[in-house]
Amino acid sequence: MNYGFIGLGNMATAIIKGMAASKKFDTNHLYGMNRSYEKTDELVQQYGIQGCTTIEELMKKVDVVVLAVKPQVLSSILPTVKAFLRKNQIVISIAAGKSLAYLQEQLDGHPSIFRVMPNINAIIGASTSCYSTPASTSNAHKQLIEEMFETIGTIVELPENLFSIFTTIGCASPAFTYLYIDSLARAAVREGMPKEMALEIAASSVLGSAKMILESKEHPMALVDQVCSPGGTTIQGVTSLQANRFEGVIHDAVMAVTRKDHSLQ
Ligand SMILES: NC(=O)C1=CN([C@@H]2O[C@H](COP(=O)(O)OP(=O)(O)OC[C@H]3O[C@@H](n4cnc5c(N)ncnc54)[C@H](O)[C@@H]3O)[C@@H](O)[C@H]2O)C=CC1
Ligand SMILES: O=C(O)[C@@H]1CCC=N1
Repeated sequence: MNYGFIGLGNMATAIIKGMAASKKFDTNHLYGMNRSYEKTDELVQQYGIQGCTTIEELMKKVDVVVLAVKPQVLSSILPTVKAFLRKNQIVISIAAGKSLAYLQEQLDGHPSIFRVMPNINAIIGASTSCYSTPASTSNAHKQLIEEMFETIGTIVELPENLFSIFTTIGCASPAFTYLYIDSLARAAVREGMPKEMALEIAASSVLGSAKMILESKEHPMALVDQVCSPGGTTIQGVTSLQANRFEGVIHDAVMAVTRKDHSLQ
């Protein structure tokens, strides 16, 4: 089975890295093409993938094609993808916002079109990904998607109506979390701690807190109460965050991302 990537930016590079590192995929069977050949050449040199210079060349060689260009670019490549699409080829789009219905319409109702939404933590094999398929999809196709994307982290199947909010809380949210960690560290710098040390402490504490939520099964607010000693220090910070609309600010950000995602359809 040959796998091809159109658009070799951050995400395709992360997926190729994960597939290349796993024992399940042979890089002789991974193909890539990018608008500028430099990026293709980097991946040829680094992972031993097969470089293509045109969509036509790639489409003729692969069984699975991953559309990994920006959503705004997708409509300009789909006519060429359609022109060379064979009946048994599998199309996977990772573009934000572009629905299965849109992709099916652009590709003349091609039967095997799927959406996957990974996140940037794929680069270190820690993506939280989801996928969505048309109702009639076979288990073999689902297994193929899961095997590909398990090489970069975890993946769950979701109904497509939850794709947009998944994109926000699963795939845009790493940017929020990086911002939060940097804010904690920057506050420590104000108190005299070196930035590098502060980042390591803040990131490690966020990692531990995330594990606590996943493993303890406690309600997050019960955990908040466990940190806040009566008359203690933490409650001062928690009430300060609440007075500054912490939850409201997060909701506003989530809604802003989700609105933009809807506008891409
Ligand atoms: N960056 C992220 O955290 C995530 C991105 N996505 C989705 O993944 C897709 C790719 O995103 P990134 O990798 O971040 O973008 P990127 O900008 O890093 O990569 C896109 C690549 O496509 C290439 N390209 C542009 N026009 C082309 C054309 N006509 N033919 C061939 N290649 C072309 C660009 O040169 C670039 O290398 C987007 O649709 C995005 O919505 C999904 C989940 C997370
Ligand atoms: O910002 C974006 O459009 C992409 C989609 C999810 C994460 N990054």
